[in-house]
Amino acid sequence: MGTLLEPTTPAGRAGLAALLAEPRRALLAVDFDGTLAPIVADPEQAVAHPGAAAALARLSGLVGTVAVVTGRPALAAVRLGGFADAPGLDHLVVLGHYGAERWDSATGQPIAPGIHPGVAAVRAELPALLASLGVPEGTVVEDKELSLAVHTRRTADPDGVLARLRTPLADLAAAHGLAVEPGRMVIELRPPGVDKGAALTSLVRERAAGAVLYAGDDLGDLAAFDAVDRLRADGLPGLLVASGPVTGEPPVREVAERADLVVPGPGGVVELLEQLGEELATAR
Ligand SMILES: O=P(O)(O)OC[C@H]1O[C@H](O[C@H]2O[C@H](CO)[C@@H](O)[C@H](O)[C@H]2O)[C@H](O)[C@@H](O)[C@@H]1O
Repeated sequence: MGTLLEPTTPAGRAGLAALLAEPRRALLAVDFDGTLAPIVADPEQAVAHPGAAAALARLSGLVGTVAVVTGRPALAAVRLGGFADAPGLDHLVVLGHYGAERWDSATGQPIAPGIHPGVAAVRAELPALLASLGVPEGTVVEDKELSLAVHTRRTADPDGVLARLRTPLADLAAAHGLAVEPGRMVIELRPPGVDKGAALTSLVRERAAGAVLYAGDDLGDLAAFDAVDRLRADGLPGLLVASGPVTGEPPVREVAERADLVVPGPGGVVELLEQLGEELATAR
């Protein structure tokens, strides 16, 4: 593969230039599912691309901050990514549950908020609601303790079932004070008040970052894209990367359209991270 470090927008080029000029002040954040880990039918079977942890480890010795920002519980991403015991990955931050939860490799302990009372109510009511809607085989509820996700990928008509579920799940979430987070063949019901954009901005401020790179693939990443746009408007250079599809599933158009750089799926993201690591190591 040739170089992937070629943003197509002026803002993206400025973001990359700032990152390369002062890597120790840069913050590099990547989403997990669809960005570091290929999309698979069963969420429990998702694993990071084989080169992901090594690429992040190399970068963690070269840039100021390396973070994973995910809708997963932080510990699930750490486990599925193989991040806890990856050689050299000593300074990783994982922001789980769309930023509500934080895990640092320095401590190995997640810091999580209390459980929103609406989650217990939704957990109790969801089976009856799904039964009343006659959802087909393959509709699966993922219980993430702090939130719940209804997946349709394993049904015969994932898009159709998702469309049928949209309003009833939004009503259920609203009835219990939860927010709805739509994604790739999934609708999540989760506590409001935080998103990937707020989480990313707060980490950028905490680390006094001088440049930011964010890579994502799904609707939940758009809040982080918005945050990078706002940071850029305030003078902080940034680079937005979209992980494009590789399985025939159409890309999440809004993400690809807003990115400075589109790469082919997690393989492309890892290749990009490796190329960045190589470039930074050579420039030292
Ligand atoms: O923020 P992310 O790291 O992208 O996590 C978002 C959700 O990803 C997972 O679901 C997605 O990936 C599954 C495994 O490849 C796939 O089967 C599903 O269709 C996708 O929506 C995960 O299961 C959710 O909990 C995450 O919130």
